[in-house]
Amino acid sequence: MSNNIVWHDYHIKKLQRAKQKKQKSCILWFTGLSGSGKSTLANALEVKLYELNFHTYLLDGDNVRYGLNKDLGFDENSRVESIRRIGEVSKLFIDSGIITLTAFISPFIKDRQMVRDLVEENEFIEIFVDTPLSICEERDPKGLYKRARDGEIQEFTGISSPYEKPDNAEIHILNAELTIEQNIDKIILYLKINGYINA
Ligand SMILES: Nc1ncnc2c1ncn2[C@@H]1O[C@H](COP(=O)(O)OS(=O)(=O)O)[C@@H](OP(=O)(O)O)[C@H]1O
Ligand SMILES: Nc1ncnc2c1ncn2[C@@H]1O[C@H](COP(=O)(O)OP(=O)(O)O)[C@@H](O)[C@H]1O
Repeated sequence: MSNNIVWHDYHIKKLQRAKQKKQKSCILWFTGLSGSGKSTLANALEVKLYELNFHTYLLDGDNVRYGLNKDLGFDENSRVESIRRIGEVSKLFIDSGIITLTAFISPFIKDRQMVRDLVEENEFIEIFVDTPLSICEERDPKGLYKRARDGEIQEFTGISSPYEKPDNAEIHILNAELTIEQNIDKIILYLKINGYINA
């Protein structure tokens, strides 16, 4: 890294930006298998927060791979680089005072920990969308599990590439057992109890 780079402090700080929006900025980091329900939950939560007048932005795996991450595949190095970029982008959103939602498989514990370490304590809220592989495979909305089983897609998470479950996620969602509405209520309650949004 170059030594000729000097950090400039901004006059307006993160806390001022967040206070103006009447919220505490954070990353709501959804992690789970393909088809576990990350995008559905993150979208439904963003709608709810929008209706409550909070300021949010959603970064979703598939969509980010159309732009920022269009040069990356699904080999281990690419997945690590993808999460590094998302972590840095999320940190910028936190600095802007926004409640950021991310929906990436993010299969590796050390990469999720890397993002946690990138931001301040209490700014990283890990949400484990815990849906058994058998149910994800049954849902298979994009037909990807079938293609992975048929050997058409290599290194598919859960089939031919690992998914490392979180040990201590702040929020544990049993998405095969509860409805989307019940799960959203659980996350909203967490945000209220912990002072991210007004009760
Ligand atoms: N090999 C392989 N493994 C897993 N997923 C694959 C693969 N190839 C394509 N897809 C599609 O890409 C979506 C996951 O992208 P992510 O950026 O979230 O994955 S990761 O965090 O880099 O593991 C994932 O979307 P979701 O189903 O929404 O999770 C898949 O639709
Ligand atoms: N709580 C739930 N109950 C029933 N079906 C769900 C639930 N959550 C998500 N789904 C369904 O599961 C499928 C996969 O959800 P999706 O959000 O695309 O997962 P991911 O983003 O993790 O790949 C979708 O068809 C969605 O409608």
